Amino acid sequence: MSLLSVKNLKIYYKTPVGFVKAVDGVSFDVKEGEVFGIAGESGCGKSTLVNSLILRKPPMTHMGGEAIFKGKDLMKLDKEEERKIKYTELSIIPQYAMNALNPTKKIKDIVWDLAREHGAEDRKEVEKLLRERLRMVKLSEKVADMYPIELSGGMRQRTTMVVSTLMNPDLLIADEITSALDVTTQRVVLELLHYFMREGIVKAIIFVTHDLSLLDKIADRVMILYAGKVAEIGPTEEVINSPAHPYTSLLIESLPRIGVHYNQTKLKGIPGYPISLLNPPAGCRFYPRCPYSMDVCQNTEPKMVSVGDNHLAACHLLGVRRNE
Ligand SMILES: Nc1ncnc2c1ncn2[C@@H]1O[C@H](COP(=O)(O)OP(=O)(O)OP(=O)(O)O)[C@@H](O)[C@H]1O
Repeated sequence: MSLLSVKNLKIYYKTPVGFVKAVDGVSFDVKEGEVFGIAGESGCGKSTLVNSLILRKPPMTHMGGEAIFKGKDLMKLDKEEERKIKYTELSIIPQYAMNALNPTKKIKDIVWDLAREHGAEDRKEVEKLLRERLRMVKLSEKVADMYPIELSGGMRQRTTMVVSTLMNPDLLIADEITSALDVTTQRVVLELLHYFMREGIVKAIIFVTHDLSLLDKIADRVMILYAGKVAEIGPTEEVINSPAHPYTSLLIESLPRIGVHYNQTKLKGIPGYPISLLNPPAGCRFYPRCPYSMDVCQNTEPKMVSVGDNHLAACHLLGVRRNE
């Protein structure tokens, strides 16, 4: 069952020189019980996409499309409805959340402010739950009495995760929450997300990262974004083992591998740079960097085509291969 269904969503930034088309006609859904991964290079629109679901503020502008969450269009919620569902039904751990906890308050006070705002009346109950959850994530319950500055980076990240999930949101969105962490702490964070799912604290997770190798470890399905558009979407294993879009292939090939010495074997990167989203090309947005580009790619936008079970990609090559 779909918990979130996004259709043709367009989120632009209004700037003095025009609209930055950061999310431009993106469609996907997130089902109960799954970890849905979103990947792509820096600037492809990952944060804009997830933030637009609940943290929309100017210059971010909704230009079209819908995002139906539990029967309601998130694009049409008023401020009061938005406030109500945040943390209780839909929670985002934003990028740099580790440093987002109010430094002047103890963790238990931060949590109480949040719970009270959402109708909690019994401070003792809220604190009891906080201490229970801190123990669950293998942190000392004394963390409740500490200030954020007293916690190490990894502890702060885990605490943020506890705070974001305290009210058992149906959907948890984690935006690049592992990028500033060492590999051991990264593993702890990934395990914690799985733990939240297993314990029924959250029903589904959207995990955003620029690092495809992390999605291989955690996501059931992945969506690859390129310059504000979906390049490919499908089951993680299939997308990683049999990528259909040239961009996905290059993204996978550019991942560093253990045991490979780059003074002998050159690290494969993606040629060129992402295009400007102020004036994107009319055709395929990957066209200027694609090693397989054809004339048709320049002016005609590729449609999403099925390349497997629940596996779709947007590339003119797929049409050519089919007709061969
Ligand atoms: N406030 C803003 N005003 C104008 N353009 C913006 C604004 N915020 C982001 N953008 C642009 O929107 C596009 C998408 O940015 P976004 O931060 O969503 O990408 P991202 O994939 O999350 O990248 P990163 O991983 O670096 O955060 C980029 O071209 C960015 O420059």
